[in-house]
Amino acid sequence: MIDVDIAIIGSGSGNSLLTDDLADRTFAMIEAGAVFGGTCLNVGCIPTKMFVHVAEVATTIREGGRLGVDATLEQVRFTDVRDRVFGRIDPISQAGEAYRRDGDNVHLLRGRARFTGPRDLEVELRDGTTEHVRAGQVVIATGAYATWPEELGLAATREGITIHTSDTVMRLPELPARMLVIGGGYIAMEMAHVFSAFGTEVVVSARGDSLLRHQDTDISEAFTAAAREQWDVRTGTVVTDLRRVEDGITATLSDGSTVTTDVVLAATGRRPSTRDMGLDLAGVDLHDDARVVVDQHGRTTAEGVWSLGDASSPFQLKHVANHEARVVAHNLAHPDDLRSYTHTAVPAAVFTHPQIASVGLTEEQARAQGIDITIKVQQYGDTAYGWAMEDTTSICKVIADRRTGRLVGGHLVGPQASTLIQPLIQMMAFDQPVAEMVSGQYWIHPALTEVVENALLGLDLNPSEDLSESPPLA
Ligand SMILES: Cc1cc2nc3c(=O)[nH]c(=O)nc-3n(C[C@H](O)[C@H](O)[C@H](O)COP(=O)(O)OP(=O)(O)OC[C@H]3O[C@@H](n4cnc5c(N)ncnc54)[C@H](O)[C@@H]3O)c2cc1C
Ligand SMILES: NC(=O)c1ccc[n+]([C@@H]2O[C@H](COP(=O)([O-])OP(=O)(O)OC[C@H]3O[C@@H](n4cnc5c(N)ncnc54)[C@H](O)[C@@H]3O)[C@@H](O)[C@H]2O)c1
Repeated sequence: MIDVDIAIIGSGSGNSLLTDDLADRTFAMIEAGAVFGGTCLNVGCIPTKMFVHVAEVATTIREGGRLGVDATLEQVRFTDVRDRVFGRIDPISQAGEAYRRDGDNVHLLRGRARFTGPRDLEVELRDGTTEHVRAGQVVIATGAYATWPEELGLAATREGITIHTSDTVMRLPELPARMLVIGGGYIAMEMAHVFSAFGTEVVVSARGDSLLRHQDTDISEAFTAAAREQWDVRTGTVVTDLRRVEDGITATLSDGSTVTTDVVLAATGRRPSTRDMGLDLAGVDLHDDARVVVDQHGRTTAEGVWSLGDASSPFQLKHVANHEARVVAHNLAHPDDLRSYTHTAVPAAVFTHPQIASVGLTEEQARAQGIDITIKVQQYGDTAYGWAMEDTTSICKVIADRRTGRLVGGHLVGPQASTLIQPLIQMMAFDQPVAEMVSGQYWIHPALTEVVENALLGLDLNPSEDLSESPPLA
């Protein structure tokens, strides 16, 4: 039996809970996975964006001719890219694990934890033995795992077909000639972009009528149109059957069409890793979607048990998990001065071609809330740098509350969207009036940020909300 002050289940964002503030506590760090450090580092944000960057380079070469730069892409050396990416990531994961293993105040346990009672844990270690942990406080930071439709799993099992997920697809032994991507969300789109840019023939089967359909409709429609130019996109379909054939795998889709492919990638959502954890024995309640119920301070329904990140958050995003980890780290150290999770103005980006970024409400959500909105859709191509890029499809859409003069949503589809959106996030986070943001500072000419400036200038705001205290630049 190991007796500690704090047990942390999950070494992703949970690994950052060991702050200087808590240097006098003893910890158990429990990690079930084959690798240490969680999703973002090993199979999520970091490797995907290392692949995305290569995809951007390849795409730039392919598209240069449009601007008068003729270049030919010979090949993307997939195995070299893969080995470079994981040759950098794997040592970081291993060093992180070694650091914890050597830590004075930490017991590192490599195995799967489950509750046997309030703050009592049983850990089935990877070497087949079992360890027990009793902790003053427990943090559930177990993240989420990739899921696929049950029917798909049954069909694949029957035929002995491997269904890849984002956990495995980046380590394929070679670049596949053909890939079927199932899903129309974040992971499906980023992977379709990467593999297609690398030279794989990509077919996308998406259930909805458009791709990334949780985005604002204008954004989703613009992206879907751009995606159709790059891949064979079959919207309104689900895969009903998978069969092994002589030259690969044939998938039958619900519209009756078929796709013969080499690799099947399912990207149909990630479910919080909260199953089989004995949470009922600890008194930890779950939402219907398997997320741990937490209050604004990260406390679960069980005394002394906390949760953060994908296990409990409504946002499966690393910047949110990081924020929640900082809040819980503070709260563990300062029980009389609790901080709260802030889930306002949570932005997200999809690293595709074109890129997408969004913050706040979509137009549909703003209308449903009865807000008196003003909207401006600014074409990149109508600003100087967008013109230089000969851009004809990219947009920045801003939505503001006419009455308060505040932004309620911002959405971009186009180059550098994930960077350009930051002033919009800032404005919402600090509750700055649009008028102050747009007129109270310089915007560099002719930078691409003029897309955002011009979008904001195009809003039809109530004049009484104009700046009074800090006058705009003349
Ligand atoms: C392909 C992909 C790309 C992504 N790209 C982005 C991006 O660009 N930007 C972004 O913001 N977000 C991105 N995300 C999401 C982001 O990775 C997650 O939101 C974030 O990593 C969640 O962190 P976490 O600490 O909650 O969970 P994790 O990092 O998943 O950590 C949980 C850990 O708990 C362990 N565990 C689970 N159950 C147990 C148990 N019972 N006992 C012991 N250990 C257990 C797991 O093995 C895991 O290591 C991406 C995700 C994926 C899959
Ligand atoms: N750039 C980023 O920030 C980034 C990148 C990757 C992942 N993520 C995070 O990881 C999460 C998980 O990613 P994801 O792409 O797996 O999930 P997602 O929720 O973004 O997309 C899931 C897709 O699968 C489809 N789907 C669900 N069930 C289905 C079924 N039974 N049959 C057919 N299609 C089905 C949905 O319609 C949707 O298109 C994201 O929501 C996001 O929060 C973020």
